[in-house]
Amino acid sequence: MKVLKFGGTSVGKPERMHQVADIITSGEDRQIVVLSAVSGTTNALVEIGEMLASGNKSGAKELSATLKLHYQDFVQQLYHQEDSQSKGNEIVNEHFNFVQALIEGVYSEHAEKVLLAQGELLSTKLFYEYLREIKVRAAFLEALDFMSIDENQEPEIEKISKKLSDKISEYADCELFITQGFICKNHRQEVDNLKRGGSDYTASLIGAAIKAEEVQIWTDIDGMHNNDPRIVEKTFPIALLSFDEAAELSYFGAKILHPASIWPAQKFNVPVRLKNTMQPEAKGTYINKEHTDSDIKAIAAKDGITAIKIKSSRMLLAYGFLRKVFEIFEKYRTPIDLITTSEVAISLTIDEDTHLDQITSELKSFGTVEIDREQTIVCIVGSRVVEQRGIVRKIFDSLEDIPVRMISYGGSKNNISILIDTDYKKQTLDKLNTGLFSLNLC
Ligand SMILES: Nc1ncnc2c1ncn2[C@@H]1O[C@H](COP(=O)(O)OP(=O)(O)O)[C@@H](O)[C@H]1O
Ligand SMILES: N[C@@H](CC(=O)OP(=O)(O)O)C(=O)O
Repeated sequence: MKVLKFGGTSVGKPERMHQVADIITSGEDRQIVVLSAVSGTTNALVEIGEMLASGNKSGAKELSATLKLHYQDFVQQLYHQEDSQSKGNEIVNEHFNFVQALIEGVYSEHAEKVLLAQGELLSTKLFYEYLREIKVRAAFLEALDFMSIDENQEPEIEKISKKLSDKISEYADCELFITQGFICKNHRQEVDNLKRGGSDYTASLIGAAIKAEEVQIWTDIDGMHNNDPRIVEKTFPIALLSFDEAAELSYFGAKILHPASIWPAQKFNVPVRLKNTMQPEAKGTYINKEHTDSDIKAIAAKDGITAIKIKSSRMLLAYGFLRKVFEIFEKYRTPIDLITTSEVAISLTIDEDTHLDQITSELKSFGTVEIDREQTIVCIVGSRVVEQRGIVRKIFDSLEDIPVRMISYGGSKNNISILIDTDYKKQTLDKLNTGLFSLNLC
């Protein structure tokens, strides 16, 4: 069994949904197809939610009406037969009546989650109806019946595995299953989600739960590129990555993959393939456990980073100091990304600054605390990249006059990270692209 996930851009237009149908019907394997919401939908639903949270019901109604018009148009172009079009319109009406009821009701955190779930419910139902129109046999699986997270928002793989296997066995003679990405139930049995971009995570969790032969992530680009193609002009796809390399790249900003989407596949040794829906013949990227060549594979960048420097003469020759500092971050459930220390100072970074004020005020009991916001982590990834001779010189030669705030070397064998001010991000990515990949770029 293979798991194929199609992202928002891959189902973002009626003709793209037709392409998705072509792709899934050309394979010979049994498949679970995971769909995201039509591109732009989740953003619009988030906006409607924000309007409701600030009491702007009329704005929310207006945006919901615009979105509904978009879907009515979508339905017109998706189907060729009248009965499918009227079924499609029924689906659209059902979900937008529901959104309307949420707008009229009392807004809450729970209502927000239910609102955000409408995107994936709409896309999968509309697509399933299209399959029915073109006479492709498939079974519709409700993700809310099997995908669950616990009180710590962690997926319950064993439960997911049991429930999903039971569901699939009800359709012994069916080769194709359609389900929603992103959405799940939480420990209170309420509708919840796996955070933005979470459909990749759904696919990987399903892959792990059913021990799939392969998970395929279909998107709008021909695989993981060596650098961020939204920022750098000349980038190229990477044919092979190890799980570790892919995990580092996704965690540090390669948007093509949700940061959590690698670990379930890695844990259950399910290879992941990244493919382009618009160019299915392109090779894409294959991610598996094999250690690939020791070489620099790619660069990724993560914005929204805050750097914290704690300077304290009490650190000098003291032990237990770092523990006390870490306890403060633990208390406020704030993960630390990079860290460097000297005898009298610690610099570290966080990307979750909800509790920054409390953390800062507690850290002040140790010494002076300096905060720098709007920082970016740039991460250079490759199997055993740190073991390459001359790598650090190459990096710093490429960066010339870019002020580097921190460097993390040796924490992981596969990753060298630097911290820069976000204003220097484009320059840094461009310079590293020419400095580290000049041979591949000609
Ligand atoms: N290193 C990278 N390699 C490939 N794509 C990347 C990389 N970094 C960022 N991206 C962006 O990720 C996008 C695909 O991810 P996403 O928009 O989430 O797709 P989908 O809608 O299919 O879920 C690409 O269009 C590309 O702009
Ligand atoms: N629709 C959700 C989940 C998702 O994964 O979307 P995409 O595959 O388009 O990144 C979101 O926008 O966050």
